[in-house]
Amino acid sequence: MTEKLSESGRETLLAPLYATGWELDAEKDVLKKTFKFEDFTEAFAFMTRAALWAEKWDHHPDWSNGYNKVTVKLTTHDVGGVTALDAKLARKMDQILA
Ligand SMILES: C[C@H](O)[C@H](O)[C@H]1CNC2=NC(N)=NC(=O)C2=N1
Repeated sequence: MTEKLSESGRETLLAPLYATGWELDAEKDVLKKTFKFEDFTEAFAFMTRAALWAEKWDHHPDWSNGYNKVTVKLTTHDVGGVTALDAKLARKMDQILA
């Protein structure tokens, strides 16, 4: 069963994400990042690639797209907070752009 990250788990798994622009909404326990692209098609292509990983891992973002921006929020609804699954999907989203 996936569990909310412990303090040490957060230091290990979330610190690298903060370095790439992810932020933690501590009150809601949600990871958030806004990605900016050249245009809408680039933004949508990113969402398409990320969606395939989300479906493969059965772990899905709460996200919105406005023209060339994609705002992503990651949390694990089943446990009401950030888990290793959220960190994994966040890393993958960053990797898609690398
Ligand atoms: C039934 C299905 O496996 C669950 O609802 C999965 C789907 N995707 C999910 N995504 C996220 N972000 N959190 C969840 O708890 C979650 N649960």
